[in-house]
Amino acid sequence: MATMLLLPFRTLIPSSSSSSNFRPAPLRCSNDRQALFNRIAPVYDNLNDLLSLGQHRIWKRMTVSWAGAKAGDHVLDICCGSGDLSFLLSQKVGSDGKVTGLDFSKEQLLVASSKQHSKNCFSNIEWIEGDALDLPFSNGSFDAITMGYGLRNVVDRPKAMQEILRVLKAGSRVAILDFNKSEELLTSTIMEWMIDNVVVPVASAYGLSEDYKYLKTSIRGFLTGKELEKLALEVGFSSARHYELSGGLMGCLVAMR
Ligand SMILES: C/C(=C\Cc1cc(O)c2ccccc2c1O)CCC[C@H](C)CCC[C@H](C)CCCC(C)C
Ligand SMILES: C[S@@+](CC[C@H](N)C(=O)[O-])C[C@H]1O[C@@H](n2cnc3c(N)ncnc32)[C@H](O)[C@@H]1O
Repeated sequence: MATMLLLPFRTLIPSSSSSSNFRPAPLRCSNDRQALFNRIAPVYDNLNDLLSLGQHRIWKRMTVSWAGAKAGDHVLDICCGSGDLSFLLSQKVGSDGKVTGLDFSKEQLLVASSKQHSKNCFSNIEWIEGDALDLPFSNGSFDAITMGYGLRNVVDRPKAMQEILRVLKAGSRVAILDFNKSEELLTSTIMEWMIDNVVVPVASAYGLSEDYKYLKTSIRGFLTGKELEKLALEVGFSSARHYELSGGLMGCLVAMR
């Protein structure tokens, strides 16, 4: 008899038969990205700390502040990965609040869940295996939303923004942290040099050079800050501002419903 694997998270990815309007994302891209983040999950946190000299934790704290989460809120961390932003949100909303961390990578969610139990706190976090492009939540469910290094990685960015708008309460904010596709040639040159000459060589020590090479192509294919603001307003957000961080290497889009 097959043993049931009890996973520490709920799986809410609709099967194609479960909803008539479920349009599977381009399988090739979506599955490739899911596989990439499953593959890098064991070293993801450590490489982020090493390669950003711990700076990513500052960028994430700023993101949570911009999202405006407060005590007692019900908040969502989309593309939560190993849970960094979810843990910061958990501290913000406290024991009366609730954090939902959603990701489509089982391996990333297993890391997040194991971190939660090792810290024996953060009991107000629920992990859900789901798709950012088809969020399994009702309209107007959340008081604040974060999305860290996720928008660049989804295969349909307007759809992701539409879903965020749908599940966000009126007057509430989303804070979307990611690499900045800089319009300054010097900044983009420095970024690409760092990826080629530091990030990828370090990742190659773990057999993950191809996975980290994806960073450069994905940043080149991302939207600039101005384009992100335009997308948010086109989707229906009432306001949108993109803030550059660390000399323009990173950026955070803050939009209000
Ligand atoms: C937390 C960070 C990146 C998360 C991340 C996002 C992705 O889309 C990936 C895709 C594929 C593989 C890995 C990732 C991934 O880790 C940002 C910090 C970690 C970066 C890997 C390091 C980037 C270094 C910058 C180019 C320069 C940093 C300068 C700093 C001020 C020292
Ligand atoms: C770079 S990681 C970011 C993790 C975390 N937010 C952080 O800040 O470190 C990107 C995450 O997005 C997830 N992801 C990408 N596309 C997704 C989608 N369509 N639905 C859900 N998760 C997705 C990946 O599985 C991965 O865990």
